[in-house]
Amino acid sequence: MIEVHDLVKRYGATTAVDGLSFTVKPGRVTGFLGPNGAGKSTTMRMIIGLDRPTAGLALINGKRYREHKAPLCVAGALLEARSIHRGRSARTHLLGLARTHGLPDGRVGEVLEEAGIANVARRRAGTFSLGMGQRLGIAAALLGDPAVVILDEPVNGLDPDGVLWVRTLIRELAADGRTVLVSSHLMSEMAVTADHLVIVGGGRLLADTTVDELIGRVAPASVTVRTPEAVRLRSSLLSHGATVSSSEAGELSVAGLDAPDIGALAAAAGIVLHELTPRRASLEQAYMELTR
Ligand SMILES: Nc1ncnc2c1ncn2[C@@H]1O[C@H](COP(=O)(O)OP(=O)(O)OP(=O)(O)O)[C@@H](O)[C@H]1O
Repeated sequence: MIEVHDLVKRYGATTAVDGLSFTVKPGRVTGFLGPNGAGKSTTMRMIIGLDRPTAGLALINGKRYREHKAPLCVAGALLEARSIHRGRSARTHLLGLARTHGLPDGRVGEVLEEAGIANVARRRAGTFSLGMGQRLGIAAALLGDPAVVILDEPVNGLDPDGVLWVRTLIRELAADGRTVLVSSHLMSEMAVTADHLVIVGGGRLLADTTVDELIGRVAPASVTVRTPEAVRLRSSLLSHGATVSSSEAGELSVAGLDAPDIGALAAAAGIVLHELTPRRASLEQAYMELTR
């Protein structure tokens, strides 16, 4: 579990993180979203002990990252702009990490395999593409088999195979009962991978909620109905408490009743329907609305 309490980070006159509090629970994927400069990377860096908070506290399983005896085995992180020695091979880089953390050398082969870079393990990391570098960063994050995994923009630079791999990996890590915090700019990616969302803007918390709740909150679900008897159906729907609007003849947009209820009402009144389509805002629309 990750707990962030009243976290503040100032860089001179810039307040990157401004009193942020949230909890990331195990067993689910928490998406960390926000516009550029919202403070996501800074928050992740403070959680993993790479930046010192100006005020407040970030705890992993009840302790600061650095207070853990074997931090790499408690939390693994992929953060932007990783410092990998460009002249070292992927294997040497991971071996160095493993040995300084008392992990067996054999673990390196396992994570190289898991990250799909075993075939390039002896190549210098400096020659890696952005996507291969991401895979190496994720391999390093998984090295200590940590219960908490923090990934900053993991699909950045990955090809479609890589995106699918990260998506599956993230879901599996959560299904294993791990705590997973993932930042991304790609709403479509978050919509399919995240269970829970923490959304920040200007260093402050904008929402701490589920994907479904956020979409419902920002843009309530509606149902599009087409019928040759729009006037009759409209009055029947209104008398059952629905909100009805119409943008063209024969088409109604209905809120407050779901599609099965509308279908049953129409059937009871002997009204023919040509279309009955539930509509839901996309996560992207909900996010744009929230961060406007
Ligand atoms: N080392 C630093 N020195 C000065 N300002 C910084 C530093 N790191 C971050 N900032 C500033 O803090 C703010 C938050 O940056 P941060 O990188 O945490 O945002 P982000 O949400 O991760 O953005 P992005 O999605 O673009 O990566 C920005 O205004 C950024 O310019």
